[in-house]
Amino acid sequence: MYLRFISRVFSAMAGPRPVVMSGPSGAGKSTLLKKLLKEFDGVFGFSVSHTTRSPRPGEENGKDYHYVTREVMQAAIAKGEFIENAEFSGNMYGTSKAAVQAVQAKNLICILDIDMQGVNNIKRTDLNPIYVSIQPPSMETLEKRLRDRKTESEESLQKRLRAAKVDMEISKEPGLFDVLIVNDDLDLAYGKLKDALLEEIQKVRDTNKS
Ligand SMILES: Nc1ncnc2c1ncn2[C@@H]1O[C@H](COP(=O)(O)OP(=O)(O)OP(=O)(O)O)[C@@H](O)[C@H]1O
Ligand SMILES: Nc1nc2c(ncn2[C@@H]2O[C@H](COP(=O)(O)O)[C@@H](O)[C@H]2O)c(=O)[nH]1
Repeated sequence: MYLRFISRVFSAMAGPRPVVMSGPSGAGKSTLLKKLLKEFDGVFGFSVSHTTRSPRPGEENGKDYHYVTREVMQAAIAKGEFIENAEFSGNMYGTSKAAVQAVQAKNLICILDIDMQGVNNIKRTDLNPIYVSIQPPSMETLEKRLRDRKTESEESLQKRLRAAKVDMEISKEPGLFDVLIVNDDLDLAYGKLKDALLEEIQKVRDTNKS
């Protein structure tokens, strides 16, 4: 009884486990996590990454990403300000310590949207997240979604498709992800994502009630 009480106190002090969402570009990570952030306001918080790519129409600096130059990003990495960073499709991406701390300071479940290199690097840290892989139903569907999104040049699209093939193979590795969701029907995929995170969602709600 006493041990269970102590363990609950320590787990509340450590805060909720972060969630890493990964998967090929175009699989639907942002679509799913935006639904989660909207439905569970005050439960999840997004870790705003840094990138050297240009903002897309509708994206906001400081909300979707921190848009920086390669020089600024390299200097910040050299100063040890990043938990992980990667080169993807010709641009740099990275999760700063400050981005994660900003979410955790509010006792929210921190969501990281990162590529496979990021997953491997986070595995070497003590962040202890729940690893979720979002996969497309097929390469054909993925290509159609990326083309229909109209955000990529042909060159960038081809780079992303090449990375997707590798990602789809690696993500089958047993134990790499805690949950693997095929995002075919959006509502079904979202339901599976919520089910996978229900325990953590409940913990945050319980902590915030008391
Ligand atoms: N289940 C789905 N059915 C049909 N279209 C979808 C589905 N999920 C997402 N999409 C669409 O596919 C496109 C890619 O989705 P999204 O931008 O969320 O992918 P992503 O994994 O976040 O990509 P990136 O890694 O490049 O940011 C978007 O235009 C989105 O509206
Ligand atoms: N390793 C990291 N990967 C990241 C980070 N932020 C985003 N990403 C991944 O990059 C690709 C492309 O994203 P896009 O917004 O240009 O389409 C995608 O797979 C993201 O998951 C990060 O901080 N670190």
